[in-house]
Amino acid sequence: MKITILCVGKIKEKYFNMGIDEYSKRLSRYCKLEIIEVSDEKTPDNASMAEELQIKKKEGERLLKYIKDGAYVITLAIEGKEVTSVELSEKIEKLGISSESHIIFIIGGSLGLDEAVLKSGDYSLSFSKMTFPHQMMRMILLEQIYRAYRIIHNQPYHK
Ligand SMILES: C[S@@+](CC[C@H](N)C(=O)[O-])C[C@H]1O[C@@H](n2cnc3c(N)ncnc32)[C@H](O)[C@@H]1O
Repeated sequence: MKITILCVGKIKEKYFNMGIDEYSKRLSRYCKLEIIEVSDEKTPDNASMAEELQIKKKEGERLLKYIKDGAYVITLAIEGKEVTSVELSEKIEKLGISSESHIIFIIGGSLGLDEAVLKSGDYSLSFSKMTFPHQMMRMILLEQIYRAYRIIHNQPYHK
């Protein structure tokens, strides 16, 4: 199975990069992992609602270019569906068995995902009602995908 993490902006913090590299390395035995970063827009502190929508639209247009036909698209959004780690593993396993052998997870930038990106998804996943920074979200998502594969393969890790 191929897994693409499509996200906005670069990881600036060294400690997030270390976590991301570690889980990417661990995942390499279970799937073909690809991380695609599109550039983010600068958000002025006093940006108006209209400016913020414009920023999300521009970032969204960049993300949409990487959505491939035939891939199953999961957007990450606070208002998405909350699932357990086991349920996520079942979803990934089911998609792997069916013809959907490519999953694209999309993480938004600091203002979130544009409506057009949210609409393009097959499923919207929430990690709780709390807001996480997008850099941290990338690391958490990779850990949860790794956890899912350990569950799928009946290997110790998930308690
Ligand atoms: C800083 S958050 C954006 C916050 C923005 N106000 C919003 O509501 O989307 C950056 C990105 O991280 C992801 N994210 C943050 N918290 C999340 C959560 N609890 N569940 C799922 N995704 C989350 C989303 O993809 C979001 O677009």
